[in-house]
Amino acid sequence: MTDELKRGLEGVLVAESDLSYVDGEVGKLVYRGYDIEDLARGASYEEVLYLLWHGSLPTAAELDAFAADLAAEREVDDDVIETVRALADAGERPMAALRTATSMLSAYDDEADEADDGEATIRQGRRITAKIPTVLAAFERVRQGAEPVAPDPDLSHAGNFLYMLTGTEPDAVSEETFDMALTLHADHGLNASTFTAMVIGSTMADVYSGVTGGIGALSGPLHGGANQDVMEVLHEIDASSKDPVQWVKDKRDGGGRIPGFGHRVYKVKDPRANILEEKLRDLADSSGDTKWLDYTTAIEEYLTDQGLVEKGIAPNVDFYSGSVYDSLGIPVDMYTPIFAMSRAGGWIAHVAEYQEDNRLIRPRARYTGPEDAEFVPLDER
Ligand SMILES: CC(=O)SCCNC(=O)CCNC(=O)[C@H](O)C(C)(C)COP(=O)(O)OP(=O)(O)OC[C@H]1O[C@@H](n2cnc3c(N)ncnc32)[C@H](O)[C@@H]1OP(=O)(O)O
Ligand SMILES: O=C([O-])CC(=O)C(=O)O
Repeated sequence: MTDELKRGLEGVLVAESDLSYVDGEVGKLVYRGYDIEDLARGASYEEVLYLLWHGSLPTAAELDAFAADLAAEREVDDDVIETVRALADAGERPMAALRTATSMLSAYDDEADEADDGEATIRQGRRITAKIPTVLAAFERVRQGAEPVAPDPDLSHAGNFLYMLTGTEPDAVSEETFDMALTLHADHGLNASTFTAMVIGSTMADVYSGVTGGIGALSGPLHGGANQDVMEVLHEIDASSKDPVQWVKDKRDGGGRIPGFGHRVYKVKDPRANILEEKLRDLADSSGDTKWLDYTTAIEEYLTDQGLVEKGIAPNVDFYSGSVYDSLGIPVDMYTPIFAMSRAGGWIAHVAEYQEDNRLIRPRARYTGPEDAEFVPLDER
């Protein structure tokens, strides 16, 4: 047993996985050997889910059957929708509403307390993955004073979500853009939320518990919550009419961190940030609205000049994603829930993979508290 302390578990190997690999030195991400760039440009989110959950890219026939099975699970019980309605009316944050609703979904899955192997986890995971967009879209519709829109099984996972959110079928560019974002966020090794789901899964708890825990972990500003923070910064800059570079200077002078920069594994720019930046550039070119692109690139250029990027604090996936979602008309506080909607696929894949050769995850802390404290009864203290 080693007594070496690894703060934040940095670099600690806890499992073997075939699912995804991150090379933080060169900025490379693969899912089961396939480069993220190829998948983002060439595969749908459904193909990526199949790849993660079943081990290989599907044939056309396999994909049709898989997508149909997934789409068939989109409906959510009325009780859950009513809870979502109550949470929206009470002004709950969307990420917290999603966490509550995901936990509640288990009550309507007869298999939920029987999961004791990877296959059961994937079966339940398929239902969770199919239902999360329905929950999220219903929440947003209620918040807007509109009625939830029922899912359309004939639309893709990405297209159906945008349809349920707006009540209108998305155009091809919006659907393709959103689908690409889902693919980019689907998996990323043992990040904090995936590890959370795995720890829960390692107790052989059901996968609803794991996904609920994953949502909680993802919500924090050091993790998935950063995509919302980046967009809030861009709005703050815009509202103050401040030069974006001045905003960053002030923030750094005050000792603050720049959201969307830095990563535990990447020491260079995140490959997903490159892909999203290029997508944002395309969208800005076609709309003529370059504001967010101008702000983000100005910030990145300034921090590069300041040597931050050279020190390994470079743009991560959250830096450009919000600007892309903005072009789709998605509200800022839905960005992290959308991340969860995609990452759920990865959480489920990792839980299922780990459970195939499960061992309870249980690290330890170095005890630094007092020793031999003399107990004094309550009435004598
Ligand atoms: C999907 C994702 O989860 S991607 C990450 C999303 N999170 C963010 O964008 C939030 C901003 N980024 C951060 O807070 C961090 O970079 C993290 C949490 C992502 C990674 O952190 P860690 O690997 O634990 O690095 P740590 O917190 O130890 O920071 C190392 C050094 O870099 C600095 N640093 C890290 N990120 C930033 C940043 N965004 N802005 C300015 N400085 C930073 C720290 O201040 C620290 O400097 P010091 O050594 O002089 O004290
Ligand atoms: O890997 C990490 O630490 C953070 C993460 O989830 C990602 O970058 O997608």
